[in-house]
Amino acid sequence: MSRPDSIAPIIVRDLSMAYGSRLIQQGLNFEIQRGEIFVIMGGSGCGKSTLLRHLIGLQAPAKGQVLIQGQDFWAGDEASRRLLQRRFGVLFQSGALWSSMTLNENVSLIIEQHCPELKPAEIAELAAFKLALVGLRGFDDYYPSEISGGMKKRAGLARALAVDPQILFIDEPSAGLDPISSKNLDELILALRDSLGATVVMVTHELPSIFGIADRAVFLDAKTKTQLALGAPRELLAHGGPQLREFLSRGETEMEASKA
Ligand SMILES: Nc1ncnc2c1ncn2[C@@H]1O[C@H](COP(=O)(O)OP(=O)(O)OP(=O)(O)O)[C@@H](O)[C@H]1O
Repeated sequence: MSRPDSIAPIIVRDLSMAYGSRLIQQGLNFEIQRGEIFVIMGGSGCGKSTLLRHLIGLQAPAKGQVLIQGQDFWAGDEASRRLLQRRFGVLFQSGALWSSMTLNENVSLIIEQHCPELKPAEIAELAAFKLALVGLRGFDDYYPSEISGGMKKRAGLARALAVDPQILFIDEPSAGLDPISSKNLDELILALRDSLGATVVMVTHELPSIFGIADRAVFLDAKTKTQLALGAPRELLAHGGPQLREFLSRGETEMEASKA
């Protein structure tokens, strides 16, 4: 038997996704390796968010499997699914912060749920540490309404990191951010991956993020309803088919992407 740490943290095997009788994608096959930054990309409506929902066990496959560290979400009961979900952190597009709580309380709430044995002072200290990790040292007592969009994303990231996840899922990190905040967030995600050794799975269509920090990416196509390519973004740009090249060389980032 292979050792647990030799198994890819995420394996997608012959996955079909559907809403009722409406097929969204089929025949998806890929593995995400430990410590890699993996991007799910593709045009609007191709099924990126739907795939993310499958990877975090919120939606059951119409066919095929999603294995997290070798375990199938849907082979067990609700309780075993929840245990699996504890191994990862999720940053949704909205950041999902509670507006009536300070940043420290927002992070503390998650730590408290996962580690009920800790004392309140220990929880608050740990929450302050997580905020410092994302560059928000000293902002513990601020409310979400008092900070910028970029800082909200960072606080959301601190929440996702609250439970020392082995895998971090991030949905459209750049949504609603200006290019500089977006670049800073990308750099933070890269630094966190390097320091924590976590595996990062990101949904994004932002070329600077894709070329700046992704090790590999999967490209979903809405028309054929399947993955058209899998690989390092630069390789895909150089050797992918016309749809892929068109997607990866949009707008003003075209020059930047191919030259960097
Ligand atoms: N709950 C739902 N019920 C039925 N159809 C849905 C549901 N959610 C999404 N869809 C449809 O599934 C398809 C894929 O949606 P999804 O949100 O996964 O795409 P996406 O690639 O993330 O899109 P975008 O880039 O625009 O966010 C779309 O056609 C969408 O209309």
